[in-house]
Amino acid sequence: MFAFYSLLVYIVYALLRRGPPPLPPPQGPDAFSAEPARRRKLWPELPELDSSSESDRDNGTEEEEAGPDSGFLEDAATPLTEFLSLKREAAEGKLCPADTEALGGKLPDSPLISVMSHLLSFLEHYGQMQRLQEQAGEYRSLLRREERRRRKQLRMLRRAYRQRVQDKLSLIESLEGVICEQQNVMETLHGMKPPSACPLSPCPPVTPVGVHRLVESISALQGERNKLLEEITGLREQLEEGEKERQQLAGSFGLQVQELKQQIEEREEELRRLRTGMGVTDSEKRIHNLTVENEGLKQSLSVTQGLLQQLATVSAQPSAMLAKENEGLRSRVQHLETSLQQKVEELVGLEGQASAMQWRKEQEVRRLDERIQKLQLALETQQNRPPDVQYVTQTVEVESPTTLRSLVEAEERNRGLQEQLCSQGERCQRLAEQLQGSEEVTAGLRDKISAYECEITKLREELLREISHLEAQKEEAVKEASECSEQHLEQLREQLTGVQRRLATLQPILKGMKTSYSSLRSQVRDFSEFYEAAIREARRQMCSAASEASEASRDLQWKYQHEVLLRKKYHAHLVELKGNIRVLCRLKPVTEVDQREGEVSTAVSTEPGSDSSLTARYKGKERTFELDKVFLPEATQEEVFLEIEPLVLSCLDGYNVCIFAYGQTGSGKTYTMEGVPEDPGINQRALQALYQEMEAREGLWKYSVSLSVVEIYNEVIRDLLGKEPQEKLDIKLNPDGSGQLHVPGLTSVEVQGLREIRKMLSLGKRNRATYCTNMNERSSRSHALLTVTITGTNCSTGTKTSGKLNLVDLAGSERVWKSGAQGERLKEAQNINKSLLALGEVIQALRAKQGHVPFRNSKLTYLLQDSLGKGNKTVMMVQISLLEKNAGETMCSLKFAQRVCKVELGPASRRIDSWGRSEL
Ligand SMILES: Nc1ncnc2c1ncn2[C@@H]1O[C@H](COP(=O)(O)OP(=O)(O)OP(=O)(O)O)[C@@H](O)[C@H]1O
Repeated sequence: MFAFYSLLVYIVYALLRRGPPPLPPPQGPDAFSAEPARRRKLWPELPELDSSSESDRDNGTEEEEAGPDSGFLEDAATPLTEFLSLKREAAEGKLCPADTEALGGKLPDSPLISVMSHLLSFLEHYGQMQRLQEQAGEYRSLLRREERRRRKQLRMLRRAYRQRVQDKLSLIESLEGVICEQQNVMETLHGMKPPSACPLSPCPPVTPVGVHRLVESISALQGERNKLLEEITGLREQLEEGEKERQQLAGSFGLQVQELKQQIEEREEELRRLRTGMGVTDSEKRIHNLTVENEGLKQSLSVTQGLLQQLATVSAQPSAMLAKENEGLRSRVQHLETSLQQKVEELVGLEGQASAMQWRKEQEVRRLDERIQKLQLALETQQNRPPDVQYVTQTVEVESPTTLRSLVEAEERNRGLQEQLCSQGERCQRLAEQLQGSEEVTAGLRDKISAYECEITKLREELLREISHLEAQKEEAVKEASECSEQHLEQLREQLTGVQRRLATLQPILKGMKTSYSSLRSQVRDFSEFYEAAIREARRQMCSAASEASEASRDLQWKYQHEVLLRKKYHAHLVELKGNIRVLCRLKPVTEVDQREGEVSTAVSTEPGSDSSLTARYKGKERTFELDKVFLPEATQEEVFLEIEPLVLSCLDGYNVCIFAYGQTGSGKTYTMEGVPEDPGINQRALQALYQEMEAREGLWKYSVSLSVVEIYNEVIRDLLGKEPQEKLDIKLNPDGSGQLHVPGLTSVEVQGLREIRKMLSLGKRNRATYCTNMNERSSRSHALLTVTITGTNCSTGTKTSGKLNLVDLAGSERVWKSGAQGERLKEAQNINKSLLALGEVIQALRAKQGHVPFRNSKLTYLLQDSLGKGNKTVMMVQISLLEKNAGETMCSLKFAQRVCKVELGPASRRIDSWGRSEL
């Protein structure tokens, strides 16, 4: 399994290292061969393309032209293929157990094989693409070479043709010259014109035979000339043909190039898709390709449909035009008919008017006639009455005056009647005149009517003519339109059949595509199911592997714990054998401040092979010191802590441990014990390690941790965690009768976690007295004592342990004259030195195994009595400076360290209750 993953990682790394392949060089037509199988599926009607690509392959170009990239891919793929085949064989049980073991013991999971198979197929595809690109480049260059060769040939041919034409033309010219000369001679012979000088040849003798010969020669020359001309025409035709051929070739080349370009673009597109779709599976890519082709086909289908629609509209167009024309004609005819109707109506109106007038006139004439007749009758009647009048007159003459009067009256009446008659006659005359006038009007009207009628007839004829003309036009138009539409329809039908044929050819492709698409879809669906199943299986296997691993890890954990306990036991033995007081020395590096001040010369050197000895030089004398461990200036805080970690952790087992940093002021004591926020020192790391160990022992032991921080400043104990840090505290014997010391009123905080501890430590640091001296700009002017008391209870046995860890950052020893201390600072320095002296004395006494150890000489030694005495573990971290200017202090510190080194505290002892048993 490991080998498998390594291989996979190698391939991925190799791919990433190589980056994306360079863009393909100009490609040739062999891009067709990139995916022959797919093309064969999609374009079965193009077998020649496939065959060409096949022939290319047969020629062995594929094998020969494998470039560096494909070689690299093959390099990458070959072991993978071998590995997979081996795995498969192993899975089928063909492989011997040794081989199976060589493969990593376990057989790979099926999803992994499938994933690798996909990767393989991708690699194969990738390699194939590379090869195809190279082949394309090759083919393209071949094509270019061929084109150049053909052009050259063509140029040469053209030149040769031109040369030949030139020759022939010059020959014709010369022949023409000869002909012209002969003609001149002939003309001269015939006496048409005097012989003209011919520069080409002298005139032949003028005889009839000569003339005949000349004529013959002229005709022969003319025949030759004609032949030459024919030849020239042939040559010209050849030239034209050659030109045509060239153009055709150029056109075909252009087409080929165009086609190739298209193919190249297609290939590039495909390549791009391949490149971008590195993570996409082959089936998805195929689906994508098919979808794109499907889209193209759909588009062509829609185009065809559009064409069909267009055809339908085009076929509908002539009939629409005809209908339109028809409509126009119809409206025109209607217009003419309405105008005719109007005219007819007008005519009828006029006729009506005329007849009405005539009737009226006739009526009037009739009335007048009647009146005239009446009047004539009346006149006649009057004229027929004279005898009466005469009678009356006679009677008047005879009879009386009355009768006379009546006669007169009758005469008057007669006169009146005559007048009336006259007037009637006049009137009659007038009426006759009127009648005549009206008869004239009537005649005029009649003329008008007849004119109207003529006009109407004319209009009617015109209309009929026009209608017939229009109908003829209409027929013609209809005929024309039908012919045109038929032609159009024919064309459209042809197009339609073409389209249908194309559709028919496309249909199986589309069908095939659809089936392949659906099969691909189902494959993809199946693949996703298969993939999910594979993932499920892989998860299940992972879970089982994880559970196996967790069981194994539990086992390992148990073993580890056991080992740790053993290691601790042996370490404790070792420490006991070594002695329970250990002296470590840390060299402070030359700081930037020192460099700025120009203090770079050192007085301390270490031996390359040894990590426990160093040599100090002072006043020309060198002295070598042997200590438990020397930390070089470049040693890290972690390295320092790792050295004392076991001692620290032994507190949990009930040991009292004291770690104190000793050294001149500014030598790095506080740095080593407290550290800096970004790189904490022993204090924080010790507490962290204790908590980690407590967590690891959870369930076995129960621990409680309490913390107190004191400072001894000017021989006064101060509680740095108390509410009143300035309050003086004292050291007393514990009233519980255990004989141990205790500080009444000292704040001991039971802490639950590291965060609380950090808070307490920062509070203590804030409350600690520090001032600036010549030696250190933030010098600790007191001894700081961090005491961690850990009481533990064994959950199964009930054994109780109590361990104490004292982490002491001593105040810096200093030479008063050098530090420039005065007043309060001087007093501080004196107290510091006094307490350090007391510490020296205590160690001296311990070393001398004196019965009395002067612990009470200083508050520091008194307070550390529990941790410095017999049966305790002590670590002194001596801090020294490398610089020559501090060589005196360095020598003092090292001498003190050497003294401590010789102290024997005896075997360390655990603080366990009376019923407890040792656990180690
Ligand atoms: N190993 C070291 N690596 C880097 N810097 C250090 C190292 N040791 C000490 N220093 C730097 O030297 C300076 C003095 O160190 P520090 O205050 O720890 O000295 P000190 O011995 O505690 O002095 P004092 O006794 O006066 O308190 C500090 O700025 C500290 O960061």
